[in-house]
Amino acid sequence: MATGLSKRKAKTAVLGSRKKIKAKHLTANDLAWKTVPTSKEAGLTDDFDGILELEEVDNVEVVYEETEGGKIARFNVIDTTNDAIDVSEEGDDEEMNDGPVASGSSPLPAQPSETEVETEAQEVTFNSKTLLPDWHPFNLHPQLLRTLYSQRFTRPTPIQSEAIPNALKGKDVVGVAETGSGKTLAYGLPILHYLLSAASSPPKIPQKRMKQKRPIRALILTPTRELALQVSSHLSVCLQEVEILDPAVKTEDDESNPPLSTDKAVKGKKSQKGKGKERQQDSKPGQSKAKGPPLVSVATIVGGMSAQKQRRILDRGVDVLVATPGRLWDILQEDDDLASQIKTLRFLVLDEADRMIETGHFAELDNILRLTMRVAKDEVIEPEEPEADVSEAVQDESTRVEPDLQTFVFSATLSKDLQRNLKKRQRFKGKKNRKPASTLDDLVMKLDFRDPEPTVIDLSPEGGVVSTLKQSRIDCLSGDKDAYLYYFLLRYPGRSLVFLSSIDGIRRLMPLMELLEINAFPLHSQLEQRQRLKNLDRFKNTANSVLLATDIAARGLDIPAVDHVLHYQIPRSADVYVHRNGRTARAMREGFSLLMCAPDERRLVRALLNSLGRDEVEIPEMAVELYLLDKLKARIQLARQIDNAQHKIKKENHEKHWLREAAEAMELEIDSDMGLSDDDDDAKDVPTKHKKKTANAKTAVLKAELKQLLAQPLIARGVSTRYITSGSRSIVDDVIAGQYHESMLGLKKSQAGHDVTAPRKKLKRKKAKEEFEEWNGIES
Ligand SMILES: Nc1ncnc2c1ncn2[C@@H]1O[C@H](COP(=O)(O)OP(=O)(O)OP(=O)(O)O)[C@@H](O)[C@H]1O
Repeated sequence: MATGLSKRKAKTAVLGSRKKIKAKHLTANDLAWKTVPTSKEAGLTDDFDGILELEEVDNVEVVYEETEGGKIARFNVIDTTNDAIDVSEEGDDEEMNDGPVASGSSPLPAQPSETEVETEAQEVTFNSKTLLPDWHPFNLHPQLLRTLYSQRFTRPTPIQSEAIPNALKGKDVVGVAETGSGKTLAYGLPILHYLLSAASSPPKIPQKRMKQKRPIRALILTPTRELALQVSSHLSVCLQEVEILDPAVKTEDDESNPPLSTDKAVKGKKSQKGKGKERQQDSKPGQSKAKGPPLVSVATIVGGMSAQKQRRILDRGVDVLVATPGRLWDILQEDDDLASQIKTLRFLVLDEADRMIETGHFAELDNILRLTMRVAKDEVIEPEEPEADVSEAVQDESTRVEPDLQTFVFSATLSKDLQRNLKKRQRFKGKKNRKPASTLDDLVMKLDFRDPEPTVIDLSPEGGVVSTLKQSRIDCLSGDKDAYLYYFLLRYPGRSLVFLSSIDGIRRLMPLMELLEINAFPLHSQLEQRQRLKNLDRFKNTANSVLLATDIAARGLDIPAVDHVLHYQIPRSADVYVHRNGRTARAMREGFSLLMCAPDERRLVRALLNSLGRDEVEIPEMAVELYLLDKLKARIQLARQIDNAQHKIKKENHEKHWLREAAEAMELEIDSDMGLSDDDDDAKDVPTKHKKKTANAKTAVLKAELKQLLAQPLIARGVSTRYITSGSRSIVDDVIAGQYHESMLGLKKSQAGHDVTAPRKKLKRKKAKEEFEEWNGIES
């Protein structure tokens, strides 16, 4: 097959090999056609020989491709501007698309146009000095630079600027930075740089050993499944289109970025110069792009998905494993080989570390961390619990010398305790049998920081609040929260993430939302994993939608363009508040959050804000049109009635069904006084056909009533429905300007952040507390 690039190669030679060229594939209609001015010059007669117009186009090469449907022409536009990218003169065909395969799927945020990514990443080597001057000093692997460029990540975020150089130097890093600030790449890029460099450099091990399964080099632990899948996707995107560049083709970046491939290289002790020759010897031209195992592979191990499949993926060998502690520990207990691999990790990452030490996660995390420890046995504090069931062979090897382990700990809300204790750690370590004071201390002890003092980077903003986030609150009765929520969702369409502390709360709200025709999806731990991901995906892909979620969605999830975060129930701690808020206002976008506060929650809100160094009165109140709110209450009331009626019928049916099954299982004869027959009209306590019919009819009437209410426009007080120019609120100007609110007549379209009252003045200045405070908040 004649590919575009093979032809382009020839053309590149004509233009001169150092000429910078960027090639784009366009359709004929998208080309920059110019009209040819005179027909005479074109050799045409006055009537154009029946041709209406002649057009021409520059710098385009036509490439013919054989397809199943016949030969088709492709147009490659060549950009010869100075800042364009070099076209690689080496391998070129479609196999270059076969970048590393990331095992596991994930709800990924929309990536930039694939065509652009392909065109730019697939065929280029890279001049980062010109194109990414802010990234250039990091000397990252060219593949990573290409990805950063194609994703338009033109400069590192502050946490990336600080963490990456330290990590590349081989330091352990503890990073604290606001939500949505790019922490994943802050630890991910150094790991990928190391692995890509190692994969691109010539093998030092004999061919026979190369065929062996690759051991896990990096383990990334996250507290939730969704976050694990997201991290995995994020890293996989960086690995797409990996190619081993032919060392004969020198480009600026390849020359300035000799691969730092081994532990020694990371420490900067050994240069890789001269390795290009060796590389050339063992790969024929074009062979480097042959399909085969990915250069660097990423896999995800999370609960709720087939453990067998995950085991198979592990058996094939992976470089980066992203996992939740629970499932990983389940597999580890039965897999000594995997346990050995964990013992020889090169990188260990705890993402959202503070969350993982909370109840329900800690035991497994603790067991896994124990496997990663490489200190002498007498330095390890004896665990209080009996040893977990891992094979003795693995447990007893704690003193053997392994390659250096680098540890990265990241979160938006890492307790100051943890940071302080990192410094005290050495003292702890020396004292045998000394019990750690807290779970955090315990975690610190278990982490095998190589540095006596790991690099601690704390960029968390004051009060944990991202500068682009507008916070607000509504004080209302518990019973009115549904109405306020409904009001908000109608008043401010967009993508709203509503947090509840309990699954029951979500189960109660979901049918109400459906009846009120709000596009809502649930997300909580009792849903099947497949359903969780599906709902998350639907929420991501629906511009005007609502996600009703528990705090499993509070951390780390990077959902593009969440407009609003609503705290329907008050978060149980200040860090949860910070993380929930962090689902909006990400990557410097604007965001809005609303605390819905009932009278009995005020104390909690005060404590919560106080622990963030803020005063309750500083959070401005949300303006609400009470007149419209009252109208919405009527809809809510009706929706509740319908839901109750439906629920009652469902419950009775369920009980009846269960009784019948139980009777059948015990081989009891079902007689009429058991009331289990649908034909049994005399039964007192069970719904008969007749009863059912009546109940259904009543529900249908209520539903029709609600439908009618929903169809009626909501009209603000003072608006004349007859004449749009009269009434105390004239809406004519808004209508002309296209600013009228579509479902609330008489209100202007506006953003939630613009409808908050000015914050009241602080009563007295409170000093910001240093630590996040936790208390037992509402759970039900
Ligand atoms: N250098 C960059 N420039 C622009 N955007 C970036 C950059 N690095 C990362 N991003 C994007 O910023 C978003 C947030 O990144 P990420 O999810 O890593 O944030 P985070 O700090 O881990 O947030 P959280 O604390 O909520 O987990 C992602 O969509 C990511 O692709």
